[in-house]
Amino acid sequence: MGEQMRLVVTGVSGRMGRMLVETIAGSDRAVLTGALERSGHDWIGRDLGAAMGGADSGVIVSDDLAVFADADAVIDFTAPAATLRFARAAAKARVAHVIGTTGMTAEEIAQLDSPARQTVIVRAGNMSLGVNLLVQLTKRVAAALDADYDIEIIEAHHNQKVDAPSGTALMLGEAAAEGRGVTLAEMSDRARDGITGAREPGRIGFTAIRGGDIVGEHDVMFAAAGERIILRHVASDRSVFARGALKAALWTRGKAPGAYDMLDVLGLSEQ
Ligand SMILES: NC(=O)C1=CN([C@@H]2O[C@H](COP(=O)(O)OP(=O)(O)OC[C@H]3O[C@@H](n4cnc5c(N)ncnc54)[C@H](OP(=O)(O)O)[C@@H]3O)[C@@H](O)[C@H]2O)C=CC1
Ligand SMILES: O=C(O)C1=N[C@H](C(=O)O)C[C@H](O)C1
Repeated sequence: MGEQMRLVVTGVSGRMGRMLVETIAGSDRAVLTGALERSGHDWIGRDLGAAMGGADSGVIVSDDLAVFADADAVIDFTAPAATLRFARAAAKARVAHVIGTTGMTAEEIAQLDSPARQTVIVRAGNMSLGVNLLVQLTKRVAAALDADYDIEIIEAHHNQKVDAPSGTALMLGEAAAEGRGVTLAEMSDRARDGITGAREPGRIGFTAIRGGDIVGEHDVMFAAAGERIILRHVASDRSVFARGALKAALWTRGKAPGAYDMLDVLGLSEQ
């Protein structure tokens, strides 16, 4: 076994933050060396293990990005503004940055170009193996079918999710658009209300359901006269995202600076 990868987790008290801490604790290939939370959070200054309701872990929760200096990679599932700040700091410290945060605008994503020239950035709206396979399947099916097949993407998430459509739905929409040889920005249909008129041919529609504790469900529907094809992914446990993020962090070792995604990590880019 090689040297353990030294990892920092941001937003450590969040749903994904906690899941990442547990996933890293279960790995013999990585060790948690830093845990970040927002300034003023009541976990700051406390031992992470105790704050999570267990035994002391030796890692103190901090709001100081100086912890990056002692790490190999940062795993970040927080919010767009925070992620941009972490990206600048990770680039300065030359540590890899694994980004799961969704809801970033095109302008915010473009702000990652400069940090990606200095360090490795892996960003994906969904880190699970299943969804990344679904992305490739969606591209293939969209390429095989003509525009008589209306493409609709339906996603469902828990009632605390703040962004819509989900990052995954947008990944699937991009894949469908690519397969069909169009651009999502021109063809997406994201809001229907009132007298909308008949569906415009060629559009890629999005529907977002929010309720209860749904972890994450995505359907890509290809609907034509007389038949429908539905590709579906259901995440029933957040550990699938955390395992993917850890895989991505381990993968960054020795890679040249640049912007990568989970298809690169999983070796699915050329399929
Ligand atoms: N790519 C993927 O595979 C997945 C992506 N996600 C995405 O990850 C993100 C987080 O999801 P989830 O864990 O459910 O959300 P939570 O709200 O549970 O957690 C977010 C964490 O980030 C912290 N945070 C927010 N803003 C800042 C800031 N400015 N500085 C420091 N910390 C900050 C929050 O702190 P506070 O509570 O104080 O605001 C909180 O601890 C979302 O964008 C979600 O869509 C989620 C699952 C999978
Ligand atoms: O916020 C979530 O929970 C999730 N967010 C990601 C997204 O926006 O697609 C991934 C997953 O579906 C869970």
